[in-house]
Amino acid sequence: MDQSKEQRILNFVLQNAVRGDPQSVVDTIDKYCAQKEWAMNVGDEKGLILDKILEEAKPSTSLELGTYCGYSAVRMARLLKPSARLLTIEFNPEFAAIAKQIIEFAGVQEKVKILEGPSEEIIPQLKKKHEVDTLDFVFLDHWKERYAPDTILLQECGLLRKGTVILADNVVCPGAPEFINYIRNNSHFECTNYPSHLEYMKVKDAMEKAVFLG
Ligand SMILES: CCNc1ncnc2c1ncn2[C@@H]1O[C@H](/C=C/CNC(=O)c2cc(-c3ccc(F)cc3)cc(O)c2O)[C@@H](O)[C@H]1O
Ligand SMILES: [Mg+2]
Repeated sequence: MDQSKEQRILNFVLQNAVRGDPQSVVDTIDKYCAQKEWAMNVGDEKGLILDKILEEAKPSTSLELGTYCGYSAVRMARLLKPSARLLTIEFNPEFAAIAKQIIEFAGVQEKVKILEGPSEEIIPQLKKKHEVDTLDFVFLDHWKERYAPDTILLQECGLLRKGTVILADNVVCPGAPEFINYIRNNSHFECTNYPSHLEYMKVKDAMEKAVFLG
């Protein structure tokens, strides 16, 4: 059977990146997706915004919704302190398997745990099954119409604390209008917009940061 685009990305990483070097894995995926096949990684330009906001937050416990190939998981894990943890949720088993191999090749598997399944099922399990108290940082990059319902679910499950930073990708392209409408009109969140461009393209995009005020 023909290889998937995600398998081609994995093979390119295995053949061109440096094992144990997360920066080389990030750069290699960016090179492949910029020059050979576009893919929906947060990318290098928005990735620098993610890096800065993550470094400011210095999170101990982070959550990502939508692992895909693991690009942003590797990108975030490379900046986390040794004791910090990233939980990343992915419901497509093929993508989860690719991401697992990319995360292991990068050498960040001690900091990253892939939780396979739909976010709406896994989020309610985070406290009891995955020993989470509250989340310090959340990166939203899954189905865009799920950003708002999953943010509400995180609150309902008592997973947000005063100062939790939520960062959402793609609030311009493809867009997440329900999320933007919800979060900007909610007095429990302080929002900041970061204009940028769609990964590997000249198309306008943006990220939105929402700090939970408790
Ligand atoms: C059902 C909700 N729960 C989920 N739980 C767990 N994993 C989920 C979930 N949804 C989706 N996923 C996974 O997240 C990933 C989905 C991401 C969706 N992202 C996009 O659609 C996206 C799309 C674009 C884009 C932009 C312009 C275009 F012309 C075409 C595409 C750019 C991006 O940066 C994107 O993030 C997949 O790996 C999917 O299997
Ligand atoms: Mg995205």
